[in-house]
Amino acid sequence: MLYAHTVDVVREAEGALMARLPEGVLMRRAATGLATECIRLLPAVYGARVVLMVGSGDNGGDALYAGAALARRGVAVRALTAGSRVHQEGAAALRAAGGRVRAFAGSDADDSDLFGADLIVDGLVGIGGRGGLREPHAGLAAQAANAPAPVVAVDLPSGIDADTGEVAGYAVRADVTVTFGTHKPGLFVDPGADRAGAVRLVDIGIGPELPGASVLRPQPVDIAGLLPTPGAEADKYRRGVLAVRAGSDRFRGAAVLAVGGALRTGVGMVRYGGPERVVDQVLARWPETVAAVLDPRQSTDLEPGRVAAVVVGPGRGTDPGDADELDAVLDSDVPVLVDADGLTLMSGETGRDLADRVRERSAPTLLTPHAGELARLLGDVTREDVEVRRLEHARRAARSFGCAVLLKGSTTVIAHPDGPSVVNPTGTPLLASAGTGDVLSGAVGALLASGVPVVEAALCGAYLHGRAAELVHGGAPVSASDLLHGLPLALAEVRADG
Ligand SMILES: NC(=O)C1=CN([C@@H]2O[C@H](COP(=O)(O)OP(=O)(O)OC[C@H]3O[C@@H](n4cnc5c(N)ncnc54)[C@H](O)[C@@H]3O)[C@@H](O)[C@H]2O)[C@@H](O)CC1
Ligand SMILES: [K+]
Repeated sequence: MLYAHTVDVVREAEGALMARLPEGVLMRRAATGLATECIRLLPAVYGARVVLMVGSGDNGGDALYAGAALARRGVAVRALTAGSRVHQEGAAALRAAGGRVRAFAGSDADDSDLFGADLIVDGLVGIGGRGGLREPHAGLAAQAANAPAPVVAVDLPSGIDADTGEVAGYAVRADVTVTFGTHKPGLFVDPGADRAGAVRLVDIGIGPELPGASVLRPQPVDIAGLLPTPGAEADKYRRGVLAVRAGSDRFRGAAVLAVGGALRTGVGMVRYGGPERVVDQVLARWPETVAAVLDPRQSTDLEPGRVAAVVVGPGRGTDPGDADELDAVLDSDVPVLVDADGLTLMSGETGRDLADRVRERSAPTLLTPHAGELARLLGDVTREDVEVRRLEHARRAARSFGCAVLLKGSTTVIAHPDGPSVVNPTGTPLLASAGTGDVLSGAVGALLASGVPVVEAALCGAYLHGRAAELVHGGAPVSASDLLHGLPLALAEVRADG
């Protein structure tokens, strides 16, 4: 599991450690780690040309000390400073080691040092950065982006918000980010994560000072440890029965995809209930389903003991009868996943009663909105607000509805009123196509029915779903049906890694 901590927490931990150590020790540790990573990226060390982009704070200081270490190894190091101040001791150390320091001349002409560099180090701003990059920082960063050399970001790419991943203006796009002490949440969540490239963590000794993480990012081995493994005693009931209340005469495919997502993730039995034509279609594709024609207002297959979890909403409709069905499902005492039309029913004035129903539940509930649905659920923000500050809005919804929330999109995040948020590392932009959410709801529903706790089920389902998309066509476009072929590949890979 990878851990991330917010800026306030990092500063407190660093302060506690610094109080016990001689001045400058932490920065030297950071700079040594940074220099080591730079050396790994250089084709040859002696005679290589490295350009440092240096802002006025300690982030620039890290870059300057790392530059000094590189210069001592025979690298030609040039520092271009932006802003009114520069870290004096760092600049002196670089000069003493044979490097050069000068102010960035401005964007009017191409800087020949930048264009001739083998490696560019971004030390403009780190955790002290606020908002998009100002001038002359933005101009310098833009020139670096046009230069051919790879870019290494110091602590985080300058211009991304360390806590949220928000990019409010111009931001550096790094090939590698060398971060210190702990990851920053903005390195895990888009749009920031997309700017960070490969992230390397350098230990500077603050670990013992850090409290529990604010954000977690699981690794394959973590997923393997969370997935249920049916024992020798397993039978279909003990493995879990999932009820799927998805699809309608208008959207029959949603039922087929949700049932498929569940079956391909693994569950004892899927009970499908819906209109006759949908039942026929589900049975034609998945004959192993126990399917029954069901009036949405009846909830007879939710009697205690008959199902272990319910998925409700994908393609189901938003008529009053569908609201009654959702109400009845929320009345059950098993884990419930609400998606798509179920979320629409919960939104706005008319959805208040259903939202209260969610709040009153004692069994776990998971809402799986995309950004637009989450904006409607919250009521006072736009889809764009949600997209740029995904963690914050997922957490807000989790607190507001008192349940788990899985926010789909460029980075899938999972929030719960208690405990850290989780960020899913897998997936591809190609997943943004019709029906993929239906597959996800079935996959997560299967895990809920198998007895996996709600946050873990959401996380494992999202992980497998994202990995299925990556594996199935090796980067070619993926349809929702293709994901059903990818899920077994993803499961096999996770089990092999674990
Ligand atoms: N605090 C510590 O103990 C350690 C800090 N370290 C480094 O120090 C960094 C934090 O240093 P600072 O607190 O000095 O802050 P930064 O160096 O991250 O940024 C602060 C400076 O950037 C300017 N600035 C802020 N937003 C800007 C924007 N949008 N455009 C242009 N300029 C902007 C500020 O005016 C200020 O001069 C960390 O990210 C890390 O790289 C490391 O050396 C490890 C130890
Ligand atoms: K930086």
